Amino acid sequence: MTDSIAQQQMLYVRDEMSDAEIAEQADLYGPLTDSVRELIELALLTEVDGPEVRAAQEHLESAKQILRTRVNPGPYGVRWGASGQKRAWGNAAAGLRNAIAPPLVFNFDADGRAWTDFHLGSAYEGPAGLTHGGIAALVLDQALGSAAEAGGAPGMTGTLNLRYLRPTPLGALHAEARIDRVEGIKTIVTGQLSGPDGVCVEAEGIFILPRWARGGDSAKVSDPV
Ligand SMILES: CCCCC/C=C\C/C=C\C/C=C\C/C=C\CCCC(=O)SCCNC(=O)CCNC(=O)[C@H](O)C(C)(C)COP(=O)(O)OP(=O)(O)OC[C@H]1O[C@@H](n2cnc3c(N)ncnc32)[C@H](O)[C@@H]1OP(=O)(O)O
Repeated sequence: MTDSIAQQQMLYVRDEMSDAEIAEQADLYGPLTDSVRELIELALLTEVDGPEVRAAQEHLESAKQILRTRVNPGPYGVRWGASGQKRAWGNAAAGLRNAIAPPLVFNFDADGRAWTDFHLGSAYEGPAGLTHGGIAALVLDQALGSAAEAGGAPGMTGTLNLRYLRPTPLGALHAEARIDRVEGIKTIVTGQLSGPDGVCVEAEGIFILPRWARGGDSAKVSDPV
């Protein structure tokens, strides 16, 4: 096994945290993340005068000084508590502690559909007034990957094909995905990203269970989902 694969595996951790401790952490860090997310939008759109900008920045420097007194060297990784509750809190699309995540919160239907209603603000702009195409890809990668995982056939994105049908607005959006078929260690998933006028982006992905997680290769975490 190469060092980089060993490093990946080490970031999948069972830390035995109780559900109550997890809820306490979510209550503590969730509002901090929301506040930073709002700050990103304010930094982009504020039109206050120079002295106010500089005063606000000084406050931010003080906040940073408090937070940096004890810091996990990172990245956050994926952690499971004692009951098996998963925390992918660093995830760029859905992480509870990641302020750059929209964040996406998924629902799962009994028929295998994963879906999310979410909002993209001005920080996700690509073409003027529209969602950046890379952000649409981020959302769909996460939606398709989540459907694969929820269907018991998780994997790393091997291939992701996208067809941008119409411009994706900013604002209220919907994404959904479902498993099309499972072929051994490969899960083929399809999905869409939609705005108020209909489907904007269609996606098909192949998700592949990496070699190290297939068993027989000393997978560190044996019961991840
Ligand atoms: C124990 C912990 C759980 C482990 C679960 C692991 C991952 C799950 C991760 C997340 C799931 C959770 C939630 C989902 C959330 C988010 C989704 C976003 C996920 C990502 O953001 S993820 C980052 C981007 N992603 C990468 O960074 C991948 C880099 N890459 C690799 O890590 C390898 O490249 C890999 C693993 C893809 C394949 O490597 P490998 O060694 O396992 O492949 P191998 O040679 O054995 O081939 C086996 C069969 O797959 C075919 N095949 C190979 N490569 C293919 C490809 N690219 N496309 C289509 N088919 C392919 C072959 O043709 C053969 O097919 P056949 O058997 O039919 O001949």
